[in-house]
Parts: sequence; structure tokens; C-alpha cells
Amino acid sequence: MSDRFSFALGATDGKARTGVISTPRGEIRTPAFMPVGTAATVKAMLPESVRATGADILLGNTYHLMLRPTAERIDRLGGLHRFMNWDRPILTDSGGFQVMSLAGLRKLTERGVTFKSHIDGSRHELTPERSMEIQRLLGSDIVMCFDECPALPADRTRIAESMRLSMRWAERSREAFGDRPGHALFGIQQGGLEEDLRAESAAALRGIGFDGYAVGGLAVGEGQAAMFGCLDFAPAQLPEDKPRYLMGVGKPDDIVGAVARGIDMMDCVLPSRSGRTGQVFTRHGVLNIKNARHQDDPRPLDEKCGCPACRNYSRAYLHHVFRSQEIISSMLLTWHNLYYCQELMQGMRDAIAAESFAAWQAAFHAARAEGDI
Ligand SMILES: Nc1nc(=O)c2cc3nc(NCCN4CCCCC4)[nH]c3cc2[nH]1
Ligand SMILES: [Zn+2]
Repeated sequence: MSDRFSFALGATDGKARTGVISTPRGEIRTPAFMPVGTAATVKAMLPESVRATGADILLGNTYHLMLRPTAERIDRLGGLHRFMNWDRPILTDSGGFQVMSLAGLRKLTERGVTFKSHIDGSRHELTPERSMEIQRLLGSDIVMCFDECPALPADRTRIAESMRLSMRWAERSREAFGDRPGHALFGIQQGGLEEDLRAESAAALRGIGFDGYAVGGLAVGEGQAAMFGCLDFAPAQLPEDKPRYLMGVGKPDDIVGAVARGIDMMDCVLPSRSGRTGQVFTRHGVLNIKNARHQDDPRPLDEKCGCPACRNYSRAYLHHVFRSQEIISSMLLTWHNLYYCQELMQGMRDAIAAESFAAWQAAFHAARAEGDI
């Protein structure tokens, strides 16, 4: 344990790298995948189960928690870690992205964003200062700057104006965050798919100075090829000695491709959300447990997986409880998908350390090409 926040680079293999983020609440092995705990819960999972999948850190959302139960109530009750019974690191997103993707009647100005709650229609405002206050009240270990993430496709002028607004908001976020030893503030690079705008954003963020740097503005409908094209240059524009966090990503092959391009941290609702919709991540690709072909299959989802679903249940059973909409279905399939993702991260950390990441990546893709789910 450390009383301060720090990042130590470990091994590198091409652009891929391992590292350890030290925080007062524990260490984070990178490359790291963060399960999403939007409303103070990783859906269908107990916190101890999330830890048992191998997660070192989880993500919370300013937008959702400010609306319900409010940051002030969570603060009065001892903070988000106590509230949700997770004593390891928590990273919180700053709210701007969720306002643009969820809230109604939004008004964006230089000051910030006003919006109507998607829950009860009440009116709210988020500014860099208010977002920093909310994340402080929550007790977040890694705080994200308040930014604006433009929906793609967008013209270059719109992307440039939006990025420059986010850089002014990054300055205000830094100012409002203050000096909080043991807590980190991450800047968020914007600039769409434009290399020069992303370079301008990276330079602005370096000038302000952050404990980590996120690649924002991606996984917003651009598609994997365009995202990878951007990741071929964007991570290297950010400081090498700080964690690089790709927001909102992703499917297993997105995750692998991002690590190969120098990303250290990621988060995505997909593994947990897919678990609830019967989409099971396996080494050979995605298996849909709803398919009738599983109804008599006595085999586990994956005989090499150590999760409770694979150790104790057949595909036939998992097909049955999914079809029957039994709660245990979401529990077991979410656990398996999150466990699969953490095994993927551990496999990449080991391969990078052994300087065999290229071979690992080739085997990852070959197993998916084999099919035979
Ligand atoms: N503060 C902030 N800034 C961003 O630019 C950002 C960009 C993001 N891009 C995504 N993509 C999430 C895509 N996700 C895929 C699975 C289904 C739900 C949506 N999440 C993001 C969150 C973000 N948060
Ligand atoms: Zn499993």
C-alpha cells in the first residue's frame, strides 16, 4: 500500500507495456480492465465476487450517482467505498459523456451543461467545479476531468471547438481538484480522429499536468478500424511515464488491439451487460446461450475456465436458467464474462513480461478463427 498515487512502468514489448499503479487503497496491475459499477453496483455481482474475478479497480459514474442517491447522501454515509462495500480503488467518470448520451433537454455553454434527469425529469447542472466536488464527495481515488465528448460523425470545426472547450474545462478541473495526496486527477484527450487536433489536446493536457491521461472521444460509433487508426498515434502523444486510459472499450478484440497500441487501462459495460443478455465471451468468440443447440449440452461453457459457472454448471443448465429468466443466469454469465476479461488481461500482462506478446496475440486471434464454440 502507498499513501500516495504513483505509476511504475514494468516490461515493454513493442508498444504494449505492463505497469503497477499504486494507490492508498491498493495496487492496480496494468494493463487493467475496470468493471463498470454505474449505480454503486456491478450489476448481478457482489463486490467480493468482482474481486474474485481478478479486478483491482472498478468504475463509478458521477452522472448516475449525483441523480440517485446524490453525492451528498453517499458522503454522509461514509463515501462510495463504504456505501458499496468495495475497499479497493474506484475511478469515477466525470459525467459529461453520460449527460450527452442519457439526459434530456441539454444546454451546453462555456460554464458547463444543464440537463433534465433521465430518471425524474428534474433539472441539474454539471460544471468542471461541480463534477470535481461530486467526485470528491464520492471519495473517488481516480477523478476524471469534466469534458465534452462530441458524437461522431462530426465535422472538423465542431471537433476542434469541442476539444478546445474540453481543454479549458481541464484547466478548471485541475484548479478545482486542488492538492489531494493519494487521489489522482486524469486529463482526457479529445480531437476526434484528427492527429493534429489530438496532438494539440495532448500538448494542452501536458501543460496543465495530470496523474494520468485518458484517450477520450472514441468508442462513439466510429468502428474498430477507425478507432485502431486513431490509437496508432494517440497514446504516444501522451506522457510515456503516466497511465494511459482508453474510455469505454470494449469487446475482447478491441481490448487486445488497444493494449497492443500502448493502452494501460480500459472500462466497458459490455462484459457485464452481455452477461445479462446471454452473450458469453469465450476464447473462440461469443456464444449465445439462448440458442436451442445448448439445451442438452452437458459441457461447461469453457472447460479451461475457473469461474463458478464453468466449474459447476453445464451449458444445458445455463441455457435453461437464461430461457427461464432466472436471476442466477445474470449472476453466472456476468461472473464468467468478467472472469474471462480478467484472464485476458493476465494473459497479456504475462505475455508482455515474457516479450511474447506478438505470439500471444496471434494465438488469441487463431482461437477465434477456429470457431467450435
Ligand atoms: N468523460 C468521458 N469522456 C469521453 O470522451 C468518453 C468517451 C467514451 N466512449 C465510450 N464508449 C462507450 C461505448 N459503450 C459500448 C458498449 C455499449 C454502451 C456504450 N464511453 C466513454 C466515456 C467517456 N467519458
Ligand atoms: Zn467461466
